[in-house]
Amino acid sequence: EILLNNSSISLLDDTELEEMCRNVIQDLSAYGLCVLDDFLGRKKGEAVLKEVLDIQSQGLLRNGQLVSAKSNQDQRIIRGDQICWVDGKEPHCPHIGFLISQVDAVIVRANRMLDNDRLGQYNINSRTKAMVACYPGHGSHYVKHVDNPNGDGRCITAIYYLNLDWDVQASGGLLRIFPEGWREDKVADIEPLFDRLLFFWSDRRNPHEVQPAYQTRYAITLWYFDSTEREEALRRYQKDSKY
Ligand SMILES: O=C(O)CCC(=O)Nc1cc2ccccc2cn1
Ligand SMILES: [Mn+2]
Repeated sequence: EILLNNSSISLLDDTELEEMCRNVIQDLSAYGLCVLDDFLGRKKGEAVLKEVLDIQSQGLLRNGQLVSAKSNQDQRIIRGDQICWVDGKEPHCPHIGFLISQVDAVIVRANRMLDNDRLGQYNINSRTKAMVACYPGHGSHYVKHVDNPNGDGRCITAIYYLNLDWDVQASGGLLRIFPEGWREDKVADIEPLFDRLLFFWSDRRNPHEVQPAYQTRYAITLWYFDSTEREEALRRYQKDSKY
């Protein structure tokens, strides 16, 4: 668990940052999710991607989702994501650290905005490390799930996508969110496009799945904690929490 630094420096000037945060808060309040495109710009986005590729080529990614080999092997669930956790301060990933600081800057600022405008009455002052994830293709997917179904403190999921020229028709890998409260036949289909940042409430309001991917699909995820819910969860689980 990492405390947010209230003086996270944003690339944006104050007016731009304020405008972006207003947009994030409005969309989260209205839809439970928000998509920001061209978040870092091409150059910086590519620098982050290069560091993720380096992490992968060094074999640092571990199989995230368990594969349950059913009785007969061909029934096995296709291996899901391969992951590793970084805090962004490591010497080999300064640009991932920069990405994290920019997402923190948005969350810190949004959290500080006028009360009636606050992030769904949350008070956010900490987050997890960043989870670097790769879906190796060959149909790897993530079954429908809720990130925080039982009040472990996580209130916002932030996912940064790194996939240049991704074509969902050819490569799949769509993130499909089934927002609670939307009409039964309505879903949010999010393409994992390069330099795209997605925020959504981490709780039961947003069940989601990653549809089978047929190319390697990269993403970096951060989870932000609501201080009250987090304290309560730590008390309940006596600090054996996994983050
Ligand atoms: O890559 C995407 O579009 C989202 C993938 C996704 O939901 N990943 C994910 C990964 C997780 C890993 C550990 C525990 C909970 C987790 C919940 N969600
Ligand atoms: Mn998830």
